[in-house]
Amino acid sequence: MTAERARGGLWAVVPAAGHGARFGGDVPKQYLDVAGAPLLAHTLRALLAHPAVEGAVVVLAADDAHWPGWHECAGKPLLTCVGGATRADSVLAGLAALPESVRADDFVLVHDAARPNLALADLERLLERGRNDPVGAILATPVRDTLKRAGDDGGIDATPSRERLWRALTPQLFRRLQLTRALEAAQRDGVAVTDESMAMERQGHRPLLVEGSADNLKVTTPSDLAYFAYLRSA
Ligand SMILES: Nc1ccn([C@@H]2O[C@H](COP(=O)(O)OP(=O)(O)OP(=O)(O)O)[C@@H](O)[C@H]2O)c(=O)n1
Ligand SMILES: C[C@](O)(CO)[C@H](O)COP(=O)(O)O
Repeated sequence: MTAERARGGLWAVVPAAGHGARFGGDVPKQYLDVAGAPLLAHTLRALLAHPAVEGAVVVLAADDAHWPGWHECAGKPLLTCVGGATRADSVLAGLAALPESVRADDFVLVHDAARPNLALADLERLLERGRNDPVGAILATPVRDTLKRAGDDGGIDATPSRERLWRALTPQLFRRLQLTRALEAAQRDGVAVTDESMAMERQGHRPLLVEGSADNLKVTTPSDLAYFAYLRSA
């Protein structure tokens, strides 16, 4: 691979086909307004702000009634496709919908629609280190709180060590075909992977952990949305 190709354009897959059961409400959280724009717009702007990111495939629910029909963001193309019942289904659909110009061994970013607060410096760090790794990399942040394992009665069963524990974030950066095969293998095995790295680890890979900001939050509940709105207002 030439140096130019290695540093060439990257595409992203943005899984946005969830229904926000934990968030509640009638409007899927990715379409709720914060600081004058839908959450998904904040996510896409942050992702496409990096000059190396060429475009994104946004994966929508089959019954999505809120997609505004955007064709571009930050002057870069947006494509859409229909996702599936699981995150892995949606990411696989997004990988299949990438332009033909994205080759099998090209790196691809996967970034949650529900993570609107991606910092450019974190994305740059992920690309700089991840594109020099044989497998790829994920943004993550070290666990800084003491962890507790809850018992059925709500009492504390254990205090597991937080030593060397990190919280996985997104974007996650992997090669298109390798990730596709890893996700397909997890599906064949009936394993519900909660992120792309888990599928790659099942194949024996050890993706790089690249530290990112704990403020790269995933909007899961209304309090997360309120926190993001505060961050945008600060
Ligand atoms: N079948 C699915 C499930 C989730 N997602 C996406 O994966 C990201 C992270 O998932 P999560 O925060 O769990 O979103 P939801 O699945 O919508 O939330 P919930 O689990 O509360 O229903 C979100 O951008 C969501 O839209 C997806 O594209 N397809
Ligand atoms: C991919 C992810 O954001 C990494 O932490 C997380 O696993 C998504 O989990 P969810 O339950 O689908 O929100």
